Amino acid sequence: MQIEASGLSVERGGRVIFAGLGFRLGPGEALVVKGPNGAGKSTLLRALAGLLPLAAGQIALSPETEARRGELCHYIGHADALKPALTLIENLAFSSALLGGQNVEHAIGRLGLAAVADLPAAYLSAGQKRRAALARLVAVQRPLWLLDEPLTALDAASQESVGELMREHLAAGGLLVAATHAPLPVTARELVLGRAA
Ligand SMILES: Nc1ncnc2c1ncn2[C@@H]1O[C@H](COP(=O)(O)OP(=O)(O)OP(=O)(O)O)[C@@H](O)[C@H]1O
Repeated sequence: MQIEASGLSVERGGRVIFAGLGFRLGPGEALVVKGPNGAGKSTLLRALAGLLPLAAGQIALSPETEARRGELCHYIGHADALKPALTLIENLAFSSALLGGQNVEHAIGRLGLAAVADLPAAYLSAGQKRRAALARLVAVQRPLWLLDEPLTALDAASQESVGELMREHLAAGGLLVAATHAPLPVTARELVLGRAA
């Protein structure tokens, strides 16, 4: 799959957050979105996921498919999207069923969460919650990963595990766009957004 974005402009609260932005990613390619707080990194990811409307520009996926963009991507934002009263495995089983995946136990294992799978999500540490959110990447196969600060709260070993997942995804022809202030453990092109007004 390939994604091409051109002339992207997004407005929020009546303000232009960015304009004239574009990039192209082919199979196995990654893009790191950088820039200061408020520059529009999360806004760009949400627009790519189809969660924010474009004021101008186009986002094209090829080859063309019947599937909508939201069905081809994983968007993992700042919030970990876990129900606190459900156990980790219940949370993942729910999101996996919703998104059409099946590999819940495998995903929990890959993210090193087996020991806490039966704990309510409310009891998980910040890094465990982040890993639980990222486990969806494994539970449900999707070609385009849109990740907002994926390494936040992760210790060195977990960062390495997530780096390995990213490299496997790219080696399999997947695409990755990540907003991050920290170095990403994969080879990636850079898109630097300007200073916030
Ligand atoms: N719901 C909203 N309504 C209006 N403006 C918003 C809204 N959400 C964000 N913004 C504004 O959009 C701009 C870009 O925010 P965004 O969250 O995309 O920045 P960012 O580059 O991801 O920042 P950070 O590095 O702090 O995560 C900011 O000026 C912010 O105040």
